[in-house]
Amino acid sequence: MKIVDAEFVKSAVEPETWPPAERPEIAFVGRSNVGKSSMLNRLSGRKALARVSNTPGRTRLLNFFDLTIERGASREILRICDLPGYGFAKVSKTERANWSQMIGAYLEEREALKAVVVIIDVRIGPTDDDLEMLRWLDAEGRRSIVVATKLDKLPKAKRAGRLRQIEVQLQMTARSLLGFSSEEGLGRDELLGRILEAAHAD
Ligand SMILES: Nc1nc2c(ncn2[C@@H]2O[C@H](COP(=O)(O)OP(=O)(O)OP(=O)(O)O)[C@@H](O)[C@H]2O)c(=O)[nH]1
Ligand SMILES: [Mg+2]
Repeated sequence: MKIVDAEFVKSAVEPETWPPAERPEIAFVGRSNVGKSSMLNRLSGRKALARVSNTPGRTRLLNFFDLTIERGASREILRICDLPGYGFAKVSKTERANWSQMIGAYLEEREALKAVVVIIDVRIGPTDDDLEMLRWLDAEGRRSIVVATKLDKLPKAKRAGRLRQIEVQLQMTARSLLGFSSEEGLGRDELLGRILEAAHAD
């Protein structure tokens, strides 16, 4: 299983400007700075793919990417939506409200959306915003894939225990929480597997 092509599709806000819902889509959400773009880059094997979304002015938008995945003799294209990060303290109330409206509309309405990858920092654990997002996704009937990233920042001996601790906080089973590191590439194949599984579920 490998990603043979990765490309930026477009940035958008208003539903009328979203790209057509023509293929299974997976969204990435999480706190600002948690490592969403880095995860997308690591997943795609393209160091600067998501840098597009880091240029000023684009960070408040929905950023769409297409990944071409090869499995044996077959190829398929998945669309990823990198959402702007939440919980950024310096953001004004108005900006926060705009964010909620944009993200809410996308997560509620997007027909092609198959799953939401909720990214948390393994050192910090789930924040109130993360918990609120997870509860909201559940209530909306959206499938979530929870990933704890920056695993490389913990000593190897502490990683498994810390992941289990977070699972308990999230009331999840062992299979549910994925450990990840964009720095070391840990968890990449598992995450890709989960994303593909979700893309084909109904
Ligand atoms: N050590 C380590 N650093 C990471 C990892 N993932 C991201 N970082 C660092 O964390 C910082 C933020 O990463 P981004 O990928 O830009 O985070 P983001 O969630 O896309 O941020 P916003 O777009 O602002 O919401 C950068 O300095 C990254 O190098 C990781 O797995 N390990
Ligand atoms: Mg980003």
